[in-house]
Amino acid sequence: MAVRSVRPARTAFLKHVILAIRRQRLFSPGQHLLIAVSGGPDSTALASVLTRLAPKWRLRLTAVHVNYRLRGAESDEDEASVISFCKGRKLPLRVLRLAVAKRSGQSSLQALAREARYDAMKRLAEEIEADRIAVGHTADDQAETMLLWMLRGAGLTGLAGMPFVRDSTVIRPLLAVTRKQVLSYLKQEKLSYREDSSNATERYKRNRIRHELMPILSSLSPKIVTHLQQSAELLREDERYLDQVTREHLSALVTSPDNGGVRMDGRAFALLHPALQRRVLRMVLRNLDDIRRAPGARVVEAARRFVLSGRRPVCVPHRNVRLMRQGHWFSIARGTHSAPGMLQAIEVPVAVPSVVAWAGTNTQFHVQLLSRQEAEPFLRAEMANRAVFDADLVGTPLVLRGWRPGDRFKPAGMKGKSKKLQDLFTDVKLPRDKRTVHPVLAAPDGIVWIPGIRRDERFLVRDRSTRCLLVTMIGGGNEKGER
Ligand SMILES: Nc1ncnc2c1ncn2[C@@H]1O[C@H](COP(=O)(O)OP(=O)(O)OP(=O)(O)O)[C@@H](O)[C@H]1O
Repeated sequence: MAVRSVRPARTAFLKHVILAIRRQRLFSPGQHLLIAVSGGPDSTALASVLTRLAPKWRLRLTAVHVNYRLRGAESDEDEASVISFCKGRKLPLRVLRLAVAKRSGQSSLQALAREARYDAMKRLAEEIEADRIAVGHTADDQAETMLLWMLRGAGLTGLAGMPFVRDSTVIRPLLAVTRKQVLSYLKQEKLSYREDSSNATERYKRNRIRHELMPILSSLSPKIVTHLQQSAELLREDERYLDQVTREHLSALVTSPDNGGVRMDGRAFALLHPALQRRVLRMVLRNLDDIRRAPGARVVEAARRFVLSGRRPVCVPHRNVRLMRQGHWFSIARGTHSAPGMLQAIEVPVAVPSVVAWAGTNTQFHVQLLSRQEAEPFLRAEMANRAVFDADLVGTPLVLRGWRPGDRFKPAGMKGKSKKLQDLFTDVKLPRDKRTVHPVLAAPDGIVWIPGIRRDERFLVRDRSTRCLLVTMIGGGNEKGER
């Protein structure tokens, strides 16, 4: 019996990935890549491949893992497995803890989690000056995504699937290889990975497509995954062209920006082909959306019907968009602002450098454990958005949370007993609506820091401190400086 070496298969896999990187110009030698590692097979293979390419391409790599703690201990095991994978490869890792809570009227928890993840990863990339964020989607993910969209009745935009590059930042180097190829690469490399046991509706549908529909389609067309990926590429080309045409029409229709939205001539709009009318509206609605999620076909159709025939203002069920008519003019703007999925108490990991996002004030907290010597420069130049504490006095769990009635605090540099947080907020004139979303860093023995406002006396670094916790707030907060 012929013995087949594993090397040709591995080489073929790497060749496919490198070809996609070159053809699609995913990154260039010398760039800094942030690799999103969930611990699953795809991103584990991605991290492994990029680590292999790094020396020759002179790449700088940083891994990022997001832990939402949506699956309890299992989420922590995923985090531990990514930490150990990165340690073994000397790959610098940032762990992000994100908490997402669904509110009525919002999209699914999975969709919120994904949005929060991309948002946090983009901010991290900016902070560490990474040129690209690499994610592990494969050709199978592409095929499943297209079929999911097809089931929802999507048009061309949905069927064009996921691009190799999104918003010139997110890259998908594995999009041209199949899951089978990824699994055989992992086997050859003896790399272990984590299986996601989540059974949420979206994942459930995807799993049924993966395990029931795809085998049927493969029996009819063995290369269905590749065919779908190739169709997606062709459709995306069409999509790019139509986008350009739509943008040209849009700029001719829109007269003046109106309250963050647009004002359009309804008579000129009515003369467009219905296909173009839908595209114009989709583009406007998408641009109004912070997350730039494509509105569904029903939403676009409701908006189109209003513009062509409606009288009264309507609220479109897409991120609270409001349509108003004045004569033959109509305006599309955001309705009342809805807060993002609010974060409740989030545990802050202290063992590894980590980032925790606080949606309330659109802020991120970077946490790092330092020796006394390493902390010295930060102690000498303390700033409102940065604080250093004695890590042993702080202890664990360290939590980021909102203000709670009854919270007390002992402000550094202020004589006397502890103070009610409520009174401190009044002293520093923090408006009432801001108090509910302002973050509070709390240890088991009390509040450590009210970022941008005051540090607590009890947790500050002393002469005998050896381990220090450096916490830096990025974005939002109080620009004026600590009082
Ligand atoms: N918790 C996470 N932390 C960091 N990156 C993530 C996380 N979840 C997903 N990603 C990134 O997004 C990509 C797609 O996510 P999705 O949940 O669809 O994963 P998947 O196809 O099951 O991939 P994987 O096998 O890597 O989990 C992943 O390959 C990974 O790069």
